[in-house]
Amino acid sequence: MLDIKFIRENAGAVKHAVEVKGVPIDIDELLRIDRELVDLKQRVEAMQAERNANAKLVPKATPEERPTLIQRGKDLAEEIKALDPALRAHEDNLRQLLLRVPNIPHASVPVGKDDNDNVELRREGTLPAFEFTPRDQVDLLEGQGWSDFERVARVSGSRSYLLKGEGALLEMAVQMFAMSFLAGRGFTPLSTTALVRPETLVNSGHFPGDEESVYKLEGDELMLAGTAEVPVNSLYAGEQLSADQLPLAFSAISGAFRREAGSAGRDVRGLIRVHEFRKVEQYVICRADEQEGLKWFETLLGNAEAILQALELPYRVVQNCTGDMGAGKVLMYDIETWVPSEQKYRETHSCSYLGDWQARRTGLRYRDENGKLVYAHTLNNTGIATPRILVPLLENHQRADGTIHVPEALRPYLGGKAVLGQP
Ligand SMILES: Nc1ncnc2c1ncn2[C@@H]1O[C@H](COS(=O)(=O)NC(=O)[C@@H](N)CO)[C@@H](O)[C@H]1O
Repeated sequence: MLDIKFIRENAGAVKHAVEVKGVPIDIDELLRIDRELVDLKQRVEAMQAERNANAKLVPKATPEERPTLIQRGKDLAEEIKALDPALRAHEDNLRQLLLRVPNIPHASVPVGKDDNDNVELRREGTLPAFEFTPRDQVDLLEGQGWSDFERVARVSGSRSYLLKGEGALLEMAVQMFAMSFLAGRGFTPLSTTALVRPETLVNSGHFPGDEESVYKLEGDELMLAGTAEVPVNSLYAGEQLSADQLPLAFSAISGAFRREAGSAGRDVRGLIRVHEFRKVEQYVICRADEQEGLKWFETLLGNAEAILQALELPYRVVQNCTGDMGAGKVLMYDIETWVPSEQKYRETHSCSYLGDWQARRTGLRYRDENGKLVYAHTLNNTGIATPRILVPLLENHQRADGTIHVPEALRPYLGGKAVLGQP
């Protein structure tokens, strides 16, 4: 959410953001409602001032004048009360619109419509060259008896998964490695729930807009978040932090639940796109300073790249264009990891800087050095998300006999094994 004063003074820049991000909102309509609300508030304030002035006259008035003055006071009170519904309606209407206003993209963001217009920044790592016909994720898993897609589909329907044996241990090893790695870089480990109150999804910016993606629990004031970003973003909602408490840097592991409503037919096989997965989320709350925000952006990106390098996986970094970055982002890079069976890079991480857009809607403020209350800046990036990352991990590290090479970094979590599976 942007500051209404900023929108009034920078309507052109906001309209440009609306256009290049393809957000369906009419800024002129928003400003009209804003002006009407300001006028209404001024009328009410003038009437209240008149009522206060009138009330002061009563004790000094003569017995003849008093009834008229008292009646005037009552009439004014009625008129003020009569304006209340319009005041409330305008305030609600304005807030609903403000929640939809997109953030201003960073100057470096390429203008584009969708992910086809994202810009590749660089590639890291060497693509595997197999002397044998490589298997895909499902063949590798089933070959080792590490999955049972049919059985779990009977229990949970499509886009479900179940890992068995060393397959299950590998998933947990990857999670533990990421959590330990980030703790080693000073991020406070959190293990959190995905059960959240609906307002936390408004705070994070997922609502309004992403309602279709979220599981709602019938009869409960709770929903299932698709990322730990949601609960962690609201941990300090409404509080006033002090400047010396910042930056807060968390690595939060949680379940993540997504309806994938818009993905019918895509990635229906295997581990790429499932309804429930587990993610280690990097989340930062820092001072309201763009240089500091951009530094943290590089830090979060660097952490994810270091994790992928430790997993010995080839990947590329792409900058998201304006049409593929979402309303709240100032800057966003995706990391895409090489999937041999598809001969293409697939998104495994998403790194975002949101300025104070998320903090404003969350009520996330701190008292700066001058004692002024300001909204913080927030950032997030995937640390690792399983089971999706297992797809490139298994496929890139497969050996001719269907066993899997274990990267050094994971061996401490797998009993020191250098190879997983039976030939
Ligand atoms: N349906 C899904 N199944 C498996 N993994 C998924 C699914 N949706 C997303 N992911 C994984 O979660 C990562 C982050 O998801 S994201 O929506 O792009 N971004 C976020 O959630 C941010 N909070 C950063 O993590 C993706 O890059 C992908 O690796």
